[in-house]
Amino acid sequence: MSVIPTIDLAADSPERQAALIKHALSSVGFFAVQDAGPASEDIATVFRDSKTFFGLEMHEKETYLAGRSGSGYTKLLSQALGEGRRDHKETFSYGKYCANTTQPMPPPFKDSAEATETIKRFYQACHDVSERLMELFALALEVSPSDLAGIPHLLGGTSSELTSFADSRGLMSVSVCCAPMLRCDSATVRQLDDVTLPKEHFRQSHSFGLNTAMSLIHYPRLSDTERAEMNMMDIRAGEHKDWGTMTLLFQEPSGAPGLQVYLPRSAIDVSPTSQVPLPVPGTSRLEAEDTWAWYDAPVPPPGGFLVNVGLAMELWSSGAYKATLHRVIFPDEGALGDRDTLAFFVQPDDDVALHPVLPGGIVDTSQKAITSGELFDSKLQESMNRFKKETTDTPSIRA
Ligand SMILES: O=C(O)CCC(=O)C(=O)O
Ligand SMILES: [Fe+2]
Repeated sequence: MSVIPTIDLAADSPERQAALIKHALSSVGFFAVQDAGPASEDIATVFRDSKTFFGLEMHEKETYLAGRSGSGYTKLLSQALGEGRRDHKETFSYGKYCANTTQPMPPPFKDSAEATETIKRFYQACHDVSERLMELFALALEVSPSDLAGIPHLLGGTSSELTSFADSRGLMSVSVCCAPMLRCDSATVRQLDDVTLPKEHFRQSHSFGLNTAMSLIHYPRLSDTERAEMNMMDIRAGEHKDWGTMTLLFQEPSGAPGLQVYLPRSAIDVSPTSQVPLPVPGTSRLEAEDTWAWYDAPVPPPGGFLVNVGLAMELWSSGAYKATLHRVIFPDEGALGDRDTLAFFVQPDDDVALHPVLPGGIVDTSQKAITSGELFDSKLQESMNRFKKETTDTPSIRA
């Protein structure tokens, strides 16, 4: 069993999806999605085309080098998502990519109408499913945390189990906060239009193709010499939290695994893959008595993908949704294969003030809130400062 639950957007009711999302995001900060988003064939084609791009001669890839914005090609070892080490990966980012983008497209995308159409379709499908998820994020915020206490046991359960769980906790008569979950299968509970937070609340702050960026990521296998010289500091992507609303992450089922999430034992109920002696500073969930450890993230079956929230959403949800630390490690000896991933970084428009939504769906506008653009710039500056400690090259970093 994985620490990361799966949500079936095709089969579960919206209310059950919201309840499961609430549980996932308030505990592990990640969930897997099945049967929604881009078509499996399009995902496979974009992976194939991504490999073709990374297989080009370096001088050709360098034609598309990324500038400060991060859009374009970033070479191996020129990013540092975590502290004190550089990432063994190369990326190509379509920053602000949309149908009207002026960003030069590299081969094979520029050479073939099929490749161009496929990546556009892929982008559009990611955007569409992210809009659907943002509506569920708004709906799910109104599910009261105290009413989720029994959900872990119900993650694989049926709607009737969920309803009897609600019955057993006397939830039929409780406040509007519980309405989305309670509506699962019962006609006797409150209507969803009782909820306070409009479902568009998060979605409407993301203009199509404006701040959201898509990255093709390639983690090459190590040569024998590199392997011999590998040390504890080597990593494919250093530990970090993403910065935006959410990230959709596509992994190849046949590729090398390696994604791990850092969690307290209290958030999950399976054994960790490795123990880490000290909690990582800067996380909001430090609990002295809790044991934190790295856990393997799953690679969903073809067509599936992972979703995790970033710091903007953590702030926006007043901490209800957790931005979880994660990293990509080299897999065990003997399995040092390539890893290719596709990441769709959903980012609110720059001028959006991230006023926290309080429990019950009330937006707290009583204080000045940081804007999405300010948060992004401060994280970018932080990474650039961190990177300068490692190298004098110009970094191009986003998470
Ligand atoms: O490629 C992966 O598996 C994870 C990448 C990631 O977390 C990121 O780029 O923010
Ligand atoms: Fe990440």
